[in-house]
Amino acid sequence: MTRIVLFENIHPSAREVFAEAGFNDIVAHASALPPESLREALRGAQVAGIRSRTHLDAALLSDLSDLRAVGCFCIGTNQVDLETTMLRGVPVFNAPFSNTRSVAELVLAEAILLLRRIPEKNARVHQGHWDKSATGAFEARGKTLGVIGYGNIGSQVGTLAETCGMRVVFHDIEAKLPLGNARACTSLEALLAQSDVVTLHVPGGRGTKNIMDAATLAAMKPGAILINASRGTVVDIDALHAALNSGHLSGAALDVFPTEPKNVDEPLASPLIGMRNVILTPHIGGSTQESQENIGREVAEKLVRYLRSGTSKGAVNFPEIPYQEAAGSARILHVHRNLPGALGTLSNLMAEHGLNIVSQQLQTRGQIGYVISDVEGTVDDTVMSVLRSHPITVRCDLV
Ligand SMILES: NC(=O)C1=CN([C@@H]2O[C@H](COP(=O)(O)OP(=O)(O)OC[C@H]3O[C@@H](n4cnc5c(N)ncnc54)[C@H](O)[C@@H]3O)[C@@H](O)[C@H]2O)C=CC1
Ligand SMILES: O=C(O)C(=O)COP(=O)(O)O
Repeated sequence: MTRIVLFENIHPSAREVFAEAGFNDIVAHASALPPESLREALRGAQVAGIRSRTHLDAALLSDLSDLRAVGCFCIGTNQVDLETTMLRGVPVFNAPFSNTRSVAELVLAEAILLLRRIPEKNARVHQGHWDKSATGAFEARGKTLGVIGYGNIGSQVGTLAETCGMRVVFHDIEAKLPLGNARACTSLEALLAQSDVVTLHVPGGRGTKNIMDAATLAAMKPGAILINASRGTVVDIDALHAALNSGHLSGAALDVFPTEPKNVDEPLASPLIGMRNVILTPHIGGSTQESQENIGREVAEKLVRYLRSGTSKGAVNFPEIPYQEAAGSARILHVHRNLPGALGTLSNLMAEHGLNIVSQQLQTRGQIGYVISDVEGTVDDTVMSVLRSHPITVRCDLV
């Protein structure tokens, strides 16, 4: 039996895909779990399905010897120690663009709401004040949107913003094809100096920590707006608080935070709470019915294909081997240390145990190599334990 453990309310479409493929040993948790409960919940699991709040770090992974694959039912994979999973022979899959559009729509909406000071006006009307005024309210048309991180989401935001007549500039650490009339900026400073609205769409991690700090916030245009729906670590919240308090920035929208509450009853702790020109949302940029259903299906399908055929296409941390029809009587998935002669060693071991290799695919990435071998012959426990215990082997499975 293959045990699949899902966390964080993953859409039922995932369970449907698993069940259709004959995987019925599924345990689903509605939320993320604290470290000790998480370790307990994953004991004996072959597959872990998580979203952005479940952290799989090296210490936890070292206790999960049965784990064969991880599914991140989201875009970001910074919550998983990708190096450790790779070195343990565990591929990690995600859904790289199933919620892209959902985030982009929210960001554009927030840009327009903040340009019109709607959060503040909405609160005033609820409090009984009919404060009809055009002061500080602007059209999006003709304003400049600065996109930091022009990947799938950033470029989609730019495309949508152009339909409202915004001028789009972007900054990325890689050369990117500008879509529509968007223009690349030579530096982050050049982007900040000209943008009325700045929106962040970079991955989490060390390379993007505090991109927006006191200095870069000060480099933004007076009265500009900041939107962050990427990762909470990208913005220095105290510095943002100061920039809003001083009136240097006119508004902000944050969907992600350096520390996010673990559940519905835990309040967010942030100095931004109560600020009338700040929109705070509970990390729901990618949370729409459409995106969650698509993500559930997409990631579950990748996991099923891997469990069934060994194909690792789409894995973010692993040598990628595309799908190939099975050719022999059995298929062996072998992850090994990427050393000269490893393929020869593996093939010799198989031949010594009477296995005839019908087809073989090898791919390497960094320190590991991955071989899918279709063989004729009987692959019994003895052969498997020889393959598993050989010094070059990282992990070996029969599918
Ligand atoms: N709020 C939410 O619910 C959601 C948040 N996200 C976050 O959005 C992030 C972006 O998603 P995608 O656009 O799909 O990723 P992507 O990988 O397509 O794009 C990220 C872009 O950022 C660029 N980049 C990396 N470091 C940079 C730096 N220091 N400065 C400038 N550019 C840099 C990359 O070159 C790449 O073009 C995800 O990694 C995830 O953290 C994603 C989905 C939902
Ligand atoms: O897709 C992502 O990276 C997100 O941040 C969305 O995360 P979630 O699935 O809502 O926990």
